[in-house]
Amino acid sequence: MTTAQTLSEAATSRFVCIEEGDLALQLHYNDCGAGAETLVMLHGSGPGASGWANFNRNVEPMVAAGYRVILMDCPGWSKSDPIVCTGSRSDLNARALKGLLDAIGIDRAHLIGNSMGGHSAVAFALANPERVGKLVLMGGGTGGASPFAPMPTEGIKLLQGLYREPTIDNLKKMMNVFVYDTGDLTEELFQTRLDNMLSRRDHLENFVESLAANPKQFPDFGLRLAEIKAQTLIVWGSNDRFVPMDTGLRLLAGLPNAELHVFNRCGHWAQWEHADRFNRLVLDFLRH
Ligand SMILES: O=C(O)/C=C/C(=O)/C=C/C=C(\O)C(=O)O
Repeated sequence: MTTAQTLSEAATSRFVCIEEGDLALQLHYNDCGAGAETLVMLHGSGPGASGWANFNRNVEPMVAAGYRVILMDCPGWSKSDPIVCTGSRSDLNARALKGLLDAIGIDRAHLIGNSMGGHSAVAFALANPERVGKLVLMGGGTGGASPFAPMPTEGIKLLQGLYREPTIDNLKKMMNVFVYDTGDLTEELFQTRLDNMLSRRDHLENFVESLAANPKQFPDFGLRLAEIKAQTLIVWGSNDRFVPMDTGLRLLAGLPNAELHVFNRCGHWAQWEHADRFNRLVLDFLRH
């Protein structure tokens, strides 16, 4: 069997049941490769997002470097169970990740978080510091507002509008702001993303309901960043129109053991837009 076959979404697709309060939640995740060290990749909050959709350009190089890679679909996304979040979604995702790691017997992992995934990785590190190796935060992490850009940003407004009216035109409007170079956005990618979205209208409706119940789904961790001792690589796109790069500077100032890498000509999806360079950057960071 070729690497591509063993590393397909279908071949690595797994489910686990966790407890969230009095809820029994089924989580979907992809379990890729094998190794002494585990990398968990946490996706962003866009409609139709999933671990695989966010990180499919990053899995193979990490597996080839000898890591076990876990892509968790957060509650409320993709093939994981639906949920309405009236509190902190960052902390909900962090509890779900703890439940997943406990269920599959992983004591400690490096975390790679994209946007909401970055906020969730910080929440997990604050609640479970002993279980975190290194942190990679892309386009997210503080959960807080930009002190400079009008909030909500144009990208977040398009994202929320897409949840309310999930059409191909609204998806294209969001994705065209999402990345810097739209040349890679193929009709196939749009269609796959639209199919993912429309296959789980419960997730779309629940996200809108969650926002109505608590517009601040991602609390600002700015005042607690000093508690995080994990070595952290912060990665941002200079042209990020969803979560502005200046919030990355807040992370750099607040985290005691962090460094920042900015990709020029890059939007909100650094790990996808500059995948090869991103993968080399992360592998070098993890090794040293
Ligand atoms: O509002 C925030 O702070 C976070 C926004 C996101 O997490 C947006 C991310 C979107 C994706 O990753 C996507 O694939 O649509």
